[in-house]
Amino acid sequence: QIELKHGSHRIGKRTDAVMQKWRGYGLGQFIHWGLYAIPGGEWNGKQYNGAAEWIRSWNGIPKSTYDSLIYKFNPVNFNAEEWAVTAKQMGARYVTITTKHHDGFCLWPSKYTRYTIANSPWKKDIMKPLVDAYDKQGIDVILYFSVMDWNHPGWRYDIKTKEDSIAFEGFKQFTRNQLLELLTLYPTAKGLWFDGTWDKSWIKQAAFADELETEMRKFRPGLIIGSRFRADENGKRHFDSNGVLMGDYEQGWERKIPNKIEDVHGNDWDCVMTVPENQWGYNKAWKGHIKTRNELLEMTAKCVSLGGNFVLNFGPQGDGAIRKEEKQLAAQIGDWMKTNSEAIYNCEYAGLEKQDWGYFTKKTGSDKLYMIVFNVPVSGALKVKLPANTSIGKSYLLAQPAQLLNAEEISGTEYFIHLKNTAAGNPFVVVLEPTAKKASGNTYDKAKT
Ligand SMILES: Cc1ccc([C@@H]2N[C@@H](C)[C@@H](O)[C@H]2O)cc1
Repeated sequence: QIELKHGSHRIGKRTDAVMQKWRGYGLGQFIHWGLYAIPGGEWNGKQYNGAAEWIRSWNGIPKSTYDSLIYKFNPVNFNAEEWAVTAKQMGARYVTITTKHHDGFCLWPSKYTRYTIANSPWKKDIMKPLVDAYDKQGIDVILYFSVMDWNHPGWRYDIKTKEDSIAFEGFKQFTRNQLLELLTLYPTAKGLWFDGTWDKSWIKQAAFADELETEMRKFRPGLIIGSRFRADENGKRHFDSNGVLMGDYEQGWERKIPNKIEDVHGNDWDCVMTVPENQWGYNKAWKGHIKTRNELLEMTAKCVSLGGNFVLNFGPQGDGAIRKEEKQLAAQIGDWMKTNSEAIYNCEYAGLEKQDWGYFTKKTGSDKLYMIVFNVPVSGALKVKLPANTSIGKSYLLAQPAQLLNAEEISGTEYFIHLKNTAAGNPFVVVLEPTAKKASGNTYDKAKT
């Protein structure tokens, strides 16, 4: 154990109601929207090869030209209600929205900089209608905030000179002011999702960031902050110098999903995922692999089966409309969730051996098990291994609970669930209601070798 002043301040998961609700969300939506949605990954007919929200870093556009996009931001088709209803139909239970991305453009009328929506043709606050619309749909709001701010004169990638440190002191106060401003203006927000915290300049602010995190938690009791906000005094991020998780959940699963329960180290976590390979902001020309509904459902099931949540990103267009591909995906996912969300919401890691047909989840606070099936075996029989003292009370398709399935006991702990119909065109859910197992007294279970 290394003596730490600015390491993690908690061992183990939070047990309060706000975090317990977060733990059970299952499915969320990410929204990346800002000036970068106007060029949409293209400038003067040339494509930017990186992620569209990073187009300012491309030498294909002068920085000042990008920065003057503020004078073009007038999303006449923006409709907060429509976005929130789309998310509701998808079955999202929380949403993370970019208040300010790396370019420093604020979607709220911050008083600490001129580079905000208030000085765009649109003029009006974007965040308030969004927070209200999602709250109305019963979808909890998390505010994304990039510490790295390319627009602010005090931003530095590292602190090398006296001038740097004076400039960065001003930047730190600006950051604190904006965060307290966001918490004041949008009091129903349940958390802050930090990004842009990997540069040396911020990593060197262990004490400041630790004090700021404490101040924000006091300002908004129950506030949820992930592991990406701050580093400990040794520069350790996400996990402190003793390997203990910083913040309330692991925030490293960006565009990647853990493979086994050991990978999540007993922590809360969520995976944030793009529909194309790597585009968060709107990109006119989606290139490469675009994930399908079934892939995204499998990612959702896999995340929940390993105790996490899956957060799918939407990148609305510069005019404020959500692109048709994302609307279609939201509807397709929502259609499946209508029948099957019981296996996703308020579920957790079931503790059973992974099988090839798909993923187990377990209803939190109950013994009910769900088998989310993506790969029907040619035998039509789904293998299940249960703990020794458990057997299968009954099993049935979630979509047809009256039709019991035959659960054949193979040995003391193994069963085959025999499907009646193996021509499944869609992922489906089998429910297992386990019961305590009477001692079988069968002494020949284990072969003598
Ligand atoms: C290398 C890299 C830096 C920043 C990111 C940002 N994090 C995502 C959540 C998006 O905001 C992306 O711009 C992604 C990759």
